[in-house]
Amino acid sequence: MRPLVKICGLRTDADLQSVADAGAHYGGLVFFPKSPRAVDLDTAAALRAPDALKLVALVVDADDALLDAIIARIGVQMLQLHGHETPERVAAVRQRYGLPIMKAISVATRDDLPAIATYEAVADQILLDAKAPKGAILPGGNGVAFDWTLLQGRVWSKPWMLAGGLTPENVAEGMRLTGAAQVDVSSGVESAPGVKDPALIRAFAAAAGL
Ligand SMILES: O=C(O)c1ccccc1N[C@@H]1O[C@H](COP(=O)(O)O)[C@@H](O)[C@H]1O
Repeated sequence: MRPLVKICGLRTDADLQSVADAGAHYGGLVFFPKSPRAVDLDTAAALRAPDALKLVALVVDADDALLDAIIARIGVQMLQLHGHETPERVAAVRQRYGLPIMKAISVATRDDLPAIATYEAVADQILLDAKAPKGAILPGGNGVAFDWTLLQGRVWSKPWMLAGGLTPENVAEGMRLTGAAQVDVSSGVESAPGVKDPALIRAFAAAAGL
């Protein structure tokens, strides 16, 4: 089956077009002001996404006011919750907006894996990212990978996406080792923090099997 690729941290119409041209399924918009990839509501609302691209709003412990504004102003097809949202909060957000929810889970060791089943019960998709390095400003988007062998042999009850430190060079190996059918990348397709590189986006999509 054709893999699904998400490219996160898009800020311009040109970014969106590059991602769609590369055949990616999802484009991510980061609503987290501390990120070099952050977009504000006005910028995001002015973006024009190609029809084929599904937009994912990435938020970190967002309150209802921010989520209300995103849903009201931007045509997003999925919410990516990338903070410390509890299972109850995930369920509440899903109920309030009626959109698919992808819950990010940070992984460093085997001890982090039980959270997957907990969130599979309330989210539509799971995203596995590396735990942020100590002192990092961002909870994700740090270009750090985790030990992919931790996921080997796992039986999943919901669709899931592999993320964290993926690049055009390592994405095929990550998919092979984990069996991931969906992958997400942000910093690995940038020429500088927050600046997407169309050639790297094409290379990533091709290496992922598109
Ligand atoms: O991309 C960001 O700036 C970001 C900010 C806050 C939370 C998550 C963020 N990105 C997500 O992190 C992972 C991994 O990114 P990377 O490829 O290692 O740079 C990915 O899911 C992004 O969506």
